[in-house]
Amino acid sequence: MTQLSDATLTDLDERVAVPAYDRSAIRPGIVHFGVGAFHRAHGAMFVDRVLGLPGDEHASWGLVGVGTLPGDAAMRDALGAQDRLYTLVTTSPDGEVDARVVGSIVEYLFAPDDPGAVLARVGDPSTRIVSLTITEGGYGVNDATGAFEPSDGATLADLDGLPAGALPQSPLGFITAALRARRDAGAVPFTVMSCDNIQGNGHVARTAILAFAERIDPALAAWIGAEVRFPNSMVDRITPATTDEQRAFVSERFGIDDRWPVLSESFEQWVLEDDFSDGRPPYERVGVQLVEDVEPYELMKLRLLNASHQAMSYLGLLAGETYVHDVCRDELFSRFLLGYMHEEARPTLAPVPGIDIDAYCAELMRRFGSVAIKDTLARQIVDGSERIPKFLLPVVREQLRTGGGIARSALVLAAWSRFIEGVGDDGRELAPVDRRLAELQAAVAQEAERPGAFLDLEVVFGDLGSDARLREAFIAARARLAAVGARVAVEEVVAAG
Ligand SMILES: NC(=O)c1ccc[n+]([C@@H]2O[C@H](COP(=O)([O-])OP(=O)(O)OC[C@H]3O[C@@H](n4cnc5c(N)ncnc54)[C@H](O)[C@@H]3O)[C@@H](O)[C@H]2O)c1
Ligand SMILES: O=P(O)(O)OC[C@@H](O)[C@@H](O)[C@H](O)[C@H](O)CO
Repeated sequence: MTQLSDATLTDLDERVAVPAYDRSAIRPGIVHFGVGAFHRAHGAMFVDRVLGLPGDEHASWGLVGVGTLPGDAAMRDALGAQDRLYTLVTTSPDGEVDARVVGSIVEYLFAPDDPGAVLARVGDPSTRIVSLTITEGGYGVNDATGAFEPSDGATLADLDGLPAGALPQSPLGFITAALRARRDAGAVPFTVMSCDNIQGNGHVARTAILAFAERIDPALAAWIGAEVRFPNSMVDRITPATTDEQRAFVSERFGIDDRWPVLSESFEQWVLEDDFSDGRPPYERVGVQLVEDVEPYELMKLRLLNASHQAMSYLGLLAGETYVHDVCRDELFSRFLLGYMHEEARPTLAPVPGIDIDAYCAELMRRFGSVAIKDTLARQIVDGSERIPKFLLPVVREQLRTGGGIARSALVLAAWSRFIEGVGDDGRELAPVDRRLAELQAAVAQEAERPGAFLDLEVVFGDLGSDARLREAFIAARARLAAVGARVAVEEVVAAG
């Protein structure tokens, strides 16, 4: 067994690819907030490829990871023990396995240890891009209104503390304070590049940063608005959280003692707007698609892939399932999901340059059905109140507008409301995890007296909740779920076509 470190890279099993560049020569150029599973399977992997390109000119694109939440101490400790290296194992739907050690993260800073060091790093002129995977909730932008309404403690503390000279705690705080320092020094600003699953993720990041800056220094907000670029992107690679079983797999199969490997699917996609304030790595040479307008790609992905994850998860969990692949290999659920994709989501999409949507949907079903990924339904629905409005409700809204079908989406919303009640069809206890759980439970508790009351939760549904057609479909779907359970309710919707 080989403990992962710079010194042992040459000792690793020959099936494992290792960085083909001198890591000691790599200088930081990108700061990334939110070094979780996804960034390590996607953004950091693409930078690893850039660093491996021939020529010395790419060596200034090394990554500095930053964690701001208490839970990120575990990533500090894991990466710190192995020279910031980790193993990325990918598996194709056919079971083909590939393993590589990624070396692009050259420094990791845990902000609570030394916020001054994080601010200095983000503010340093060598930082040309600040990228983010801080989850949908990390931006504090209300889905229904588009307004900046942060509720997390660190962002609120920064809004109070920064004008008084306190050091930042939150990503928005660090970025804004570092941009202030850049402006004051007359320096070029960095690009802010969101890689979260949010429609218009660049726009949302811009809204959040501008509104944040406006509250502490309106002139700074104006400067950021004029000078800083916020490219939108569509990112895709299914990456579940690492389990102990996967750690054991990496050590048994490849002989690597890695505290925190990442296992993901082999599929990868990154469509990115070519809009940067201070240069970018040659992403186009390592598999990233650079475009002028990412919107058609992101709508396709969010409404077909992410919304399908929502569609399968509440119904699957009510029906007693645990894994994505089990639901998607079940013929009934598979027909339901393909029905959702083709009949409800697809009519809301514009043509996507270079993509055959039929083939895309078929490939999605193969990806979802991949047993090796062992993705859980539970992962898809953490903070469903953040996901449903971003992934599924835009489809419902558009279908209502055009008179299109909503039967499957309404069943999913009804299943979500039943899931919030916490009891599966077989009587098993279910455990919803949601930052708005109390509000969701209070809304669903009124259903008995006032069917459709769940849809009145404005923070989730906005004005959609008052749509008569949606209310009727939702109430009927909830009644069927209560009467016959998820599986039969799905069967009925599938049979109705
Ligand atoms: N996992 C995937 O399959 C996948 C694929 C595409 C996109 N994404 C995007 O990446 C995001 C992260 O996914 P992941 O799998 O890496 O999750 P993860 O839980 O492994 O990591 C999330 C990271 O974000 C940080 N974070 C969360 N909330 C934050 C906040 N309010 N402020 C600051 N930091 C915060 C956490 O500390 C952690 O470092 C997703 O929410 C999604 O938008 C994930
Ligand atoms: O990551 P989230 O929480 O936005 O959504 C859960 C999944 O749908 C998502 O992680 C997908 O696996 C991912 O978007 C695939 O690229």
